[in-house]
Amino acid sequence: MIEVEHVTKRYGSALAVDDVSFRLGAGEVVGFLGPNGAGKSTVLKMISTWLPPTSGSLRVAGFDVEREALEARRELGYLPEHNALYDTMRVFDFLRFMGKARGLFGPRLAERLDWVVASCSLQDVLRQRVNQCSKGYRQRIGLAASLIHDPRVLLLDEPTHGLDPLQVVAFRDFIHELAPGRAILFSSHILSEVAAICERILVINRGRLLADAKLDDLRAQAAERGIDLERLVLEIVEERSGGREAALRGGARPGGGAA
Ligand SMILES: Nc1ncnc2c1ncn2[C@@H]1O[C@H](COP(=O)(O)OP(=O)(O)OP(=O)(O)O)[C@@H](O)[C@H]1O
Repeated sequence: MIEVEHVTKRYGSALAVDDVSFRLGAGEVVGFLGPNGAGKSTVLKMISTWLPPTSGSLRVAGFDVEREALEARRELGYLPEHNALYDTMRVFDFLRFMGKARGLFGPRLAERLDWVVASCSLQDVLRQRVNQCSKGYRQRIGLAASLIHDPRVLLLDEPTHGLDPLQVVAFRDFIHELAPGRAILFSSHILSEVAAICERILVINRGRLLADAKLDDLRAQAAERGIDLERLVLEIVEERSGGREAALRGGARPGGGAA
């Protein structure tokens, strides 16, 4: 459902993403883990067709994101890190607008609106203006908008940002409900959050994919060595980033120089 092949992205002379490849199939929920500036949002923006890669190729549900962007977008739901909502619209009007923008109308639009409102627990704020809603609600409104057309591929950039602990638990349950038949990739810089939701993680640092592993395998490795999961992942990042200093420095390498 998501195919990323040898993708590189430069912003001017800065190398933000460096030869990254991975695939996600239907039914997979995968955590995209990395520190600030690691390149997570840049990869998600490229998959979502927002940003062209400098080199490499990306496909969504079989469609090339550059040559078949419209077809790819139909299959995609994307919750950006700073989700831009129409602040002065009422929540229900905003969701209806997003549904229409996705080509929905009549009974199908009504059915999808009912579903996202119930699934994202938005009943209490439907008549409020978006800018009157709390951060947690705004995040849920963004999620509802990204799901309105029932996409098979879901990209969520730091989706739990702004949610309180109860909402985080509800979000986890919701992602599990959504998973069958979909590929879901969500970014975070918190391992425990990713570990609670996913079976597989991709670890990125300084634009490079350092690990693509099943969490059960990582847990088994950690247990074998008598260390916890956080320590193991930190060691992988340090070892593959060229030492602790380089790992902690994070971010892209200016000019794309060697790590
Ligand atoms: N529009 C841009 N122009 C120039 N550099 C950029 C731009 N967007 C991102 N970068 C740089 O590319 C690198 C990767 O950024 P990106 O936002 O993809 O990281 P991230 O892992 O999503 O970080 P965060 O968790 O802080 O959002 C960083 O060094 C960042 O400063």
